[in-house]
Amino acid sequence: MELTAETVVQWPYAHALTLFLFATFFGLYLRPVHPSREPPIIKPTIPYVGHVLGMLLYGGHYLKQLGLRHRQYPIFTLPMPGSRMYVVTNPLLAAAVQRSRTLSFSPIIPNVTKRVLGLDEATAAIARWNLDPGPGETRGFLADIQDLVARRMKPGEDLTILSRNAVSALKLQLDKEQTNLMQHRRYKEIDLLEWVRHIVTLATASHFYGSRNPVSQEPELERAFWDFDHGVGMLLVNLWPSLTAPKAYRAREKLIAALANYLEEGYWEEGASPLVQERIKTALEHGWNLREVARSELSFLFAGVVNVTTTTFWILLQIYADADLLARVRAEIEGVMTLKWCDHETIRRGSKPSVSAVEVARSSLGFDCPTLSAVYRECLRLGSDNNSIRVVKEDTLLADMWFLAKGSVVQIAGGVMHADASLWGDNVNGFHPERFLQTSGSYSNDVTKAKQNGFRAFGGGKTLCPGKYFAMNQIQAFVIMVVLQFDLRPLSGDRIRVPKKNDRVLPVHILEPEEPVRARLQLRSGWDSTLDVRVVFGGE
Ligand code: HEM
Repeated sequence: MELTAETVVQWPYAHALTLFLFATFFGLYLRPVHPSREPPIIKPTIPYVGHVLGMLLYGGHYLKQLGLRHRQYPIFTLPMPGSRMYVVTNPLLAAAVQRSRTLSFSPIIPNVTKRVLGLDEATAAIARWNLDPGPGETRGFLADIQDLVARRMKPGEDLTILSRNAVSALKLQLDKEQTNLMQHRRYKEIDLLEWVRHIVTLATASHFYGSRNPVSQEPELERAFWDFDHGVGMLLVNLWPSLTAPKAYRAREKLIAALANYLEEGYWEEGASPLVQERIKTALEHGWNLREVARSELSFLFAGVVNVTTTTFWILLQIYADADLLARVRAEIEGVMTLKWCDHETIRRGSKPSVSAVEVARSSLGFDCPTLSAVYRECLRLGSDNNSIRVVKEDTLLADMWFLAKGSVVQIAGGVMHADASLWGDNVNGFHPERFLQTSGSYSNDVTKAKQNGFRAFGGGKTLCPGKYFAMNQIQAFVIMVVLQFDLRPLSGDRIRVPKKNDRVLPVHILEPEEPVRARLQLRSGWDSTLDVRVVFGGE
């Protein structure tokens, strides 16, 4: 993300205004509750509006610092104008929030998507219908679409095919990069985040929507996609968005027009992935029209691109910034890759037998590269300040202890848990992937229950990210293909520096760096660039 003044100011501004809007929208009026059972109240320094102002000025950083300062409380209450917000900072209590039937994210979704995507009222009404159906009850659109995405992306044959296609699309982009470097120049100066963005955006658009996808057809739509991303906060506020967030608004409408045209022309029926085709059919069955479906698909493209981009950026950066780590990751990959010899036909034509390709296979357990898996998880821990939101549908006694008033908002503060030294150790603020490795050097998925629940990069419970396994496959495969074939060198000095993450924004996705990282991309020295590097998906 280009960190323009506009970007930096917009997100926290959006955050605070959104809270105001949540309050008014849901009619959450402060009313007497059980003083003895209510989570401890943290009063703002400036009465009434202090917390809102804090978020206004400091974005996600405010809530995170508040949580870290009050670590003694597993949950606390923030009085807000016209409302109250409960902030959960304890992993086990977060698990209780996720299990509760009276705390739900669903009531928020139609209103958030209406604002961000610009859905018309009729479609929003469809989205609002039967949000949280009980067993045997008629299912609304949202329940159907969530089930569909979760089913298609869970480990199994569908996920294998999806991952294979996604990685082929990424490989195509990387092959172009490599050919370009081989033919024209030996290196090129890049902004690492921009470079990853370009590859992931084009690859994801093409494997989700096929070769006729509009983003690949019209290069300016790629820029529009990121303009939209940068303005999501202000679109969420939805106060005359064409005036208060003109760039994001225009970008969104441009993308919608192009996606609607793609849908109306029927290109999705030939080229889109089965998952996307089924999403579109489900929306149509629920009474959406194609222009509104285009809005829903923009949100799916968004979900598939932004976190993958930023996570891959941090992983590549951390690996290339540390020569020892780079050597270790490469050695691990090379230890599991298999060499593919040129085929008999080539030999018959007189060529000497030689290696023509290398393959790295993903087994049902993963890539068998423990350091890479540990780096992946550590980058997610450090990069994610994600807050999972729930609305209190009924007065609730959480974990038989804490009274939560109907109509309030609960936030599970992932950023606080990710920075909690009692979970991760005194070196919690640094990048130490070995925390995810056992002493034997093998990858340790998790050590304790609290730690497991305290890893919040993918949220949890009913809103757990359905793309979690797919993201892991894609990102690790992408990193494998890059580190085998490319070197990244600093433009000056002896190593690439890792900037801080910018946490003064609304943490809607993995946080971006405070400043751009420029580096020199070149073919890997000592590597045969004519080798075809393939990542193979066997089974999940
Ligand atoms: C490293 C990559 C990713 C990260 C860190 C990530 C993280 C998240 C988080 C934090 C949430 C909200 C969870 C909550 O509030 O409790 C979410 C939701 C979601 N993610 Fe991901 N995600 C990633 C990749 C993907 C990919 C590749 C897809 C594929 C399209 C995807 C699809 C979704 C969808 C559809 C939702 C909404 C789920 C719902 O509300 O039903 N994500 N993701």
